[in-house]
Amino acid sequence: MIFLIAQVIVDVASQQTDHVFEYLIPPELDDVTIGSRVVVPFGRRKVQGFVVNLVNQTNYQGKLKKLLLVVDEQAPLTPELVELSQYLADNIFAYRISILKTMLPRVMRANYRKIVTASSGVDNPLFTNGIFELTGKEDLKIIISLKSLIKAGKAKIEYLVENQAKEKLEKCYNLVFTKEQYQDLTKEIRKNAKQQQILINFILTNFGKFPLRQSILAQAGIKTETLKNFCHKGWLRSKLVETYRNPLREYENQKIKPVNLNDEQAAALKQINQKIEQQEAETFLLEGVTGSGKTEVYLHAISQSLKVGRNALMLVPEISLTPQMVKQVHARFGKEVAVLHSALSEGEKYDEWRRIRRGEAKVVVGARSAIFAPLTNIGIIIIDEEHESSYKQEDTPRYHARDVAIWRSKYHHAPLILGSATPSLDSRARAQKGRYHLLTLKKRANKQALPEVKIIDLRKSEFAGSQFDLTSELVDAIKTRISQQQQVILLLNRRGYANFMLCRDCGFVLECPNCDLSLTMHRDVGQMICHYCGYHEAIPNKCPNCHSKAIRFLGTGTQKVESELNELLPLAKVLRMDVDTTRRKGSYKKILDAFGRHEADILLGTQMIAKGLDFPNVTLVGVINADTGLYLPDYNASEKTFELLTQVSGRAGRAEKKGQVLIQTFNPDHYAIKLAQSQDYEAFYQTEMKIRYQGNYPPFFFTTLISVASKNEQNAAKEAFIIKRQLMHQLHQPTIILGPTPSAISKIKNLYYYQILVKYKHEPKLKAILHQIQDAAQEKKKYGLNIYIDNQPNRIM
Ligand SMILES: Nc1ncnc2c1ncn2[C@@H]1O[C@H](COP(=O)(O)OP(=O)(O)OP(=O)(O)O)[C@@H](O)[C@H]1O
Ligand SMILES: [Zn+2]
Ligand SMILES: [Zn+2]
Repeated sequence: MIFLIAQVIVDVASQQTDHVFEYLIPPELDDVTIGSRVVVPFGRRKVQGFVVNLVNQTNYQGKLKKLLLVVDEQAPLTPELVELSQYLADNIFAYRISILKTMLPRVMRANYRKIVTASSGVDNPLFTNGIFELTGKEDLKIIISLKSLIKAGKAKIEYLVENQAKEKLEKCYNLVFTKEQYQDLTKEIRKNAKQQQILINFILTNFGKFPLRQSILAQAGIKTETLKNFCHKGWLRSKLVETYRNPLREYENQKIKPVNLNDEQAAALKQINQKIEQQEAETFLLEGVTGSGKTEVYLHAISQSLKVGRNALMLVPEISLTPQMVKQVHARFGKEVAVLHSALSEGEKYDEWRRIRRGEAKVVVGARSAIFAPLTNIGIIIIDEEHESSYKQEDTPRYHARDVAIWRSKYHHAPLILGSATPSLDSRARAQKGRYHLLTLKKRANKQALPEVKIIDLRKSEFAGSQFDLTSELVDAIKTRISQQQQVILLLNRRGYANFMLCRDCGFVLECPNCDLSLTMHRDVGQMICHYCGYHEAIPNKCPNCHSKAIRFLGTGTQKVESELNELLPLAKVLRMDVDTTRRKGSYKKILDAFGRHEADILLGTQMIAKGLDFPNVTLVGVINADTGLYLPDYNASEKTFELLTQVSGRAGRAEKKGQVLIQTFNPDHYAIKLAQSQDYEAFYQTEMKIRYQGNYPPFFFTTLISVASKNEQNAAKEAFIIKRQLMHQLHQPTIILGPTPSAISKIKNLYYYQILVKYKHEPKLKAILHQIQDAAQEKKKYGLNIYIDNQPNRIM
């Protein structure tokens, strides 16, 4: 079927709209398909866009313009993803263009340039090689002279759309003679030309294997110089071919045998496999205690999917996308695996993504955004650690990977596994209602009991050093473990050295000038840093307010505890893992690998060490302060605390040696801490559900958060009231509208935030109203008002 018109979603930032624009398909671009990336004229400019439909008729009255370019040989988006973008735009209040762009590797986003080109013969010092690049920062004088040149027809404005995606190229060598002819050439090579001898012999023994790539020849010990020399003599011919940057190179040739599943694992797998074979969508909630071997169940399910000729998609949280996990999957499925996560370079991501798009990878493992992998023929989808809040994107488009997974599972008629030792209350409640199929693993795979957890009451304890961070009991336990050559994990959910500077004379607390937050001391870099906006200034030695020298630095962070440990246990080797030590690419892996090789006794870190890690030699886990998250003004503070403590406890005693956990807290009687002590998820679920019921919170109510941000506090508040009135007018009982109130952190990066929370059970009109608000928001941007709509937010504070 030949189509005449392409419907395109265009990439115009200032004019965001879900309006579809139509363009004629010129005959030379008839390879355009749904999902193609195209360049189109838009006003005076050229912009990138995505084709979402092909048609033959239009209602448009004017004259349609033509497509200018189809960017890629193969359309980057599959028809499935185009359809998914429509579903998401309807449900998460984001524009389709921002969703479509999120689905692709960053390098496929267009780079727009605006330039002024001089007409031929015009010689003006403003131009370099006839071009003036407009950055928007030019001063008025320059603008005026450019304008007059343009007016006089001596220059014109051009808009360029550049593709940032670059393939990596590699030299590939072809033979040019017959084997006999190469045989003859051996005589022409001097005896002392060793490298040439090696190459000619290599050619003769590997004759049938050519053409060969440079990297392969290098592995065989052949020097680039020698190859060049042969090309020069006309004995070989080289050409550039496309190659993949391979992030899994180091895992090649590692094999791990699949283990035999225990009874519980086998029973769970059987249910899943049935759905894989019958090609039926069903969501399983795999609730398995820490160390119960959920990963093994996932890997078997992936095998099953491959066995029936279908592909597999597995998501793991960014922070637990550990080398361990990747290694395991790669060892099992080898070259069929593609990984997608933020530790890869942009080029690597692009290449992994292309392998998937071309059908060369059958198993995809990745973090949140990998849920948009252009994998076709999906037979199973897995979300590990499904409770992780990082599966919800915090910026627009605010999608939840779990919801996307459910949609794709239905599209492909494939089962979905949500796995966790501490499922989100939402998911567990859905399983209760029968919407998800609950599967449980109650025992650890190593047949050991869960580690014993002891609570240390910080109000009544003796501390080990001069500081109030480490109790003697915890330090003694660490000493014992280290003396037995075992390893320790310590959790402290705060980075930096001290949380704030307080003046004892005037009570001044040093805060960020842009945000409503105190600055954290980072002693290693000598700075006070804002953890929200990155603002920093030198550590003061007197109060900036009253100049008193009586200032104190209070609270604790990973840096401070690290130096305390070095003082108290001078022989112990400590690795610290937090945002500060893992900023560089690959550092995360380096730290974990070193710890795995037992190059350190203690791994001290923020919540990034709490989940998913599987180190057999770790027998002690210590939590330095269990209370940091407990009193956040949010309905799910208890859930997050229970989850963190249970997960980190689960890192102890995962192999033969029995594990021990010590939790330091000021709130030993809090139910979240007590139930984490018994690691009793089911009891926590029951207790927490009652509290949620009483407070009208999720999962009994759905929530939508609307925030208004502005540099002017009053404007933000005023707009929030206008929105509230609009909602009140159209929504009815039992829907609850709370606010507007200033957000818990009311000022971030110089913007004031006001919010409204809508809690509802069934509110069919809400979606339409929110879409109205969203459309109006576009207009209000001009007045410095930013309106955000977050459907089912992670946080409502
Ligand atoms: N059937 C089995 N027999 C023996 N060992 C097993 C079996 N299944 C898994 N294991 C081992 O048990 C350990 C824990 O497994 P795994 O890491 O999959 O746990 P998990 O359920 O994902 O736990 P967590 O939720 O804490 O991440 C691993 O070292 C794994 O190799
Ligand atoms: Zn002071
Ligand atoms: Zn700040």
